[in-house]
Amino acid sequence: MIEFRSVTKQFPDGTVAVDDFDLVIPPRQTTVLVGSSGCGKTTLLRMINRMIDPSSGSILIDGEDTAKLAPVQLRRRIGYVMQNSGLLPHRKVVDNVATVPLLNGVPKGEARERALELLDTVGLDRSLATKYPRQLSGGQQQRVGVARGLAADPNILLMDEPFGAVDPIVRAELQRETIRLQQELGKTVVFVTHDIDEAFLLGHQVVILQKGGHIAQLGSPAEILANPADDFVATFVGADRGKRALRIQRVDGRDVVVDQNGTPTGVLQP
Ligand SMILES: Nc1ncnc2c1ncn2[C@@H]1O[C@H](COP(=O)(O)OP(=O)(O)OP(=O)(O)O)[C@@H](O)[C@H]1O
Repeated sequence: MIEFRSVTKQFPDGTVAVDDFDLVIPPRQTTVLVGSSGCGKTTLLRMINRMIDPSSGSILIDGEDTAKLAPVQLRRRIGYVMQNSGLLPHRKVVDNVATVPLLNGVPKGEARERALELLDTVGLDRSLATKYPRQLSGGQQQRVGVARGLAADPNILLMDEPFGAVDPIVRAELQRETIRLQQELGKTVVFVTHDIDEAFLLGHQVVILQKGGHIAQLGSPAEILANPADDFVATFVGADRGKRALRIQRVDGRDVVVDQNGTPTGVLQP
């Protein structure tokens, strides 16, 4: 479990990116932070692994205050996947994936073998292991980024707009893979996006944010869709515009999100 307690982040130039933020992120589920640009999503995510330190308040992981943990150690036990994969361009795929285990002292042969297994896990052919990132498609690079995030077998995986730069078809494929991986591996996933459809698809818990990291609404996709907290949320989820007009329909025992034409846009997480 990850817990934010009265967390505020003010940057040196005076910008208050996050103001008195409280949130409990349950274990072994996906929590999605969603909101428009500049509302504080990335700052919140990066405070979990101390890439950014809060100005005040505390963040606890399984009851332990992260301020008391060494940032480097903490980062090595929390997976991090970012937009544009963040792969090292001059290192082969297998070496990119094996980086963190090697830093953690895993012997080279073992780290490579584990990296190859992770390529299987994220649905990549092992023949790609010896290629360089630029020889891969955008979607393949993102999968390598996910494999790298999983390499140290962390309990927590942070994902910052990981599929923002890939085309819609590949994006849908990567979203499905993320759901599968989360279910199979039972990780606590914290996922940042500005796309509400993506948030509803992936999130067990969805946190709709406004500027300053203010929570406009927190709940399951079904709860938010059924009962938007206010006009802001209603507009954000498209409920009052007829544009998306998402609603939930029960099909074969599963909750399916359908748009105004009755076209399914996704299945809600159980
Ligand atoms: N290092 C920094 N110094 C000063 N201000 C910053 C810094 N990093 C972020 N900010 C500001 O803090 C606010 C929140 O930024 P943050 O990157 O967390 O938002 P975001 O919701 O992730 O946005 P985006 O979707 O555009 O990435 C913004 O106003 C941003 O300009």
